[in-house]
Amino acid sequence: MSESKEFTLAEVTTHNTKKDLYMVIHDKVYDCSSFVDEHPGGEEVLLDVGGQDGSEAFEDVGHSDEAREILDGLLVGTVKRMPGDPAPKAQATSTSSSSSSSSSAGFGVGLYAVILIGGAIAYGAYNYLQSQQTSQ
Ligand code: HEM
Repeated sequence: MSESKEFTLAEVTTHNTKKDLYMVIHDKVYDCSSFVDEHPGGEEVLLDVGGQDGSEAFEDVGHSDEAREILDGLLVGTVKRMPGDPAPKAQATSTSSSSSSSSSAGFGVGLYAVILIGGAIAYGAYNYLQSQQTSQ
């Protein structure tokens, strides 16, 4: 079994039965067929993410280092991303949530700053013009 083999997501999707069960975790492809019966968390959860990206499900459980070692032994290849494929799950959630929240926060603060500074300048200019007029 070599890690150099590349699978498209479409290929991985076809391995979704108990006897032929692939799973994508962090862009690597694992053949879990031999492990389904041994999984301490039960076969159901593995079958649920069979042929799909199980990164989130795997990480949510907080698997031990031992579990990660078992995972290493099941490695069969890496994911070959094709144009139009969804982005890797774990990264997609972290980058999209952080970038969208930070950019919207940045925009909000920037907008307030522009309004406040613009208002202050307008107020100053108005006062200045008023004082010019009264002094003439
Ligand atoms: C091939 C991938 C996986 C491997 C090698 C694996 C391995 C393990 C191992 C060794 C344990 C025992 C506890 C530990 O050492 O952390 C465990 C527990 C567990 N796993 Fe997985 N797991 C995999 C995928 C998943 C997925 C996708 C789920 C989906 C939710 C899942 C859910 C669970 C749950 C709920 C437990 C806790 C069981 C309990 O404590 O009663 N596992 N897994």
